[in-house]
Amino acid sequence: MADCNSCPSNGNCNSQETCSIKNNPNNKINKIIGVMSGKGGVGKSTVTALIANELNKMGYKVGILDADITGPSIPRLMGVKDIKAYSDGSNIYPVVNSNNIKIMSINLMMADENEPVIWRGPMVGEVVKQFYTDVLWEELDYLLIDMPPGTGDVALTVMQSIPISGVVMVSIPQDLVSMIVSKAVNMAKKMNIDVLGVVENMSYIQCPDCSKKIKLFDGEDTDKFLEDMNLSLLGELPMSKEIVDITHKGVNETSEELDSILKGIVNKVK
Ligand SMILES: Nc1ncnc2c1ncn2[C@@H]1O[C@H](COP(=O)(O)OP(=O)(O)OP(=O)(O)O)[C@@H](O)[C@H]1O
Repeated sequence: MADCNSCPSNGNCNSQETCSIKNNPNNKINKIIGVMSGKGGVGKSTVTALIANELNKMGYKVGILDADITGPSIPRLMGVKDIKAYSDGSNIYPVVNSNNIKIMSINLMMADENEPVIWRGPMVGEVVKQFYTDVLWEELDYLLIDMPPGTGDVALTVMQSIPISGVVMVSIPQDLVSMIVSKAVNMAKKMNIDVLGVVENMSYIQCPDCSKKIKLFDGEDTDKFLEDMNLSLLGELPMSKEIVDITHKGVNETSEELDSILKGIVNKVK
């Protein structure tokens, strides 16, 4: 039976009759945003971490659910090391990072983060569902979901069992990637999930001497891709050493330039 009162989509969906989403009555989550890409390695997790950090800087209460079970990178990106999530048998307590962002990831439950998760799709899907229903997120303005890569089984389970109000698509300016990202866009649309827009990652590099922006990929025109898919551009992120360093040090202070791009993105999705 659907519990509409504790659902972030309450009042915004038309599926009360058929809904099978189980909400945790101890959690009060205002909005759930998925970050998707379709194609692996384009910077989905990095963008999730950057958006979460920016929302947090704006004063919102933020959580990140790492649904990328086989390639979990959120704890590192959020600067979490040597702290584990724990369960008291009824609730799972997320890890809270130094900026007060709540994080749940399979790596926070593994004794050794280098151990692979060798599970079949349905089991991975169950764990992601548990990260939504059993984790004590309490009160959040935004829960960001680092979606599983691709448009397969687990992505489908997430979309069917968590009341996501919209997804941010991450892409890079390359024909092959935009073709695959189009599949993810179409999947979200078929699932009646709003596509909030596209973040073009690795859009350019900037010359440190003359500040000229250099496009690395000779891909199809981004404007054409956006027009064909009827999507809006949320922002363009550079390929930069600052973003590379986040992978090692975790996201925290961002340069004025990166901060202004992120503010632009966040103001369009929040
Ligand atoms: N704008 C950027 N500039 C430089 N490096 C970047 C940028 N965005 C991402 N990267 C690097 O690219 C790699 C992949 O990024 P990330 O893990 O965020 O991608 P992903 O799409 O989540 O991957 P996966 O398919 O594993 O889920 C990382 O090493 C990250 O540091």
